[in-house]
Amino acid sequence: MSAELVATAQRHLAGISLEVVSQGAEAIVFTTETHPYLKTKPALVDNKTKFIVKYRPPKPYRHPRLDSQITRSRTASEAKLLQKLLLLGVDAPRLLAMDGTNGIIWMDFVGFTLEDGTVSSLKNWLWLMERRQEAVPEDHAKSIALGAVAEDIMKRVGAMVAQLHLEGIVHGDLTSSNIMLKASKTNEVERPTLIDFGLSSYSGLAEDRAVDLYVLERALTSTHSVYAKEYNGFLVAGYEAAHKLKGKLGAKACTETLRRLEDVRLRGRKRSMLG
Ligand SMILES: Nc1ncnc2c1ncn2[C@@H]1O[C@H](COP(=O)(O)OP(=O)(O)OP(=O)(O)O)[C@@H](O)[C@H]1O
Repeated sequence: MSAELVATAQRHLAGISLEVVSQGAEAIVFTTETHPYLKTKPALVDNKTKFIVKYRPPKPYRHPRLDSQITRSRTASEAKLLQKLLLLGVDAPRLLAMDGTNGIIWMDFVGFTLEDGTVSSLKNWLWLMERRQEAVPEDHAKSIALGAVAEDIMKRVGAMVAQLHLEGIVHGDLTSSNIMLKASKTNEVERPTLIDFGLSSYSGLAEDRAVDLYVLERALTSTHSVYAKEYNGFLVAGYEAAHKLKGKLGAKACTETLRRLEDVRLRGRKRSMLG
């Protein structure tokens, strides 16, 4: 973690207490209890007010003028997309504020703390479910119940991705870490929510939609190898069901995407065989 980059972010956000959540290739993500402009504290997560600040630091290897243009444009495009998703009713964090010049976006914190202390990404939640499942091998009824919960969530994830695709948007980095689960008031998992739209774009191409699905499929295979086949099956089932609700056009788009997914998988297999 670069202390210097954190200090730069802190300079842009003077007087605001920031806690680092992650440092990725593109951005440093912080949580804060301070809302960018409201005096009241409305967004409660785990009984605490929490917001996300995503900061894209300058890249020293780029020409400063070009760098500032790229930062401004990526920040604005992610912010615009969050705003668009809100209007479309796709589950994603609500945009609160944006400072394009300094590469800063504020948004709602989504998710909650799971009982093992991890954040409720789909990845962490599935791991938790798997551990629970493995802890009750002889309890058939319990095992079936856990399986049903995972099936329901994976189908909802499929339906959520379908909703995004039906709006002509591809996520661009669909992994099980970029899907968070929100909790109901009783802390039961209620629904999945997408995050990280830094690589998202508008596309009407079946190829782009198929790559989105393939990236998620691969992420599930590498992080949940034992159950990945089932998860991926539920994912596609949810994806198909959501398309069918949109009539003939939806069904056609879905068939095209899934056909293309077969090609993308084949290309992926060939590539891994060739090393
Ligand atoms: N709105 C949010 N609510 C809760 N947690 C979030 C939110 N946005 C980001 N995070 C957390 O911060 C992490 C990194 O966020 P994000 O993926 O947007 O940044 P990134 O720099 O693009 O990361 P990477 O390069 O690893 O993909 C997420 O995995 C998640 O744990």
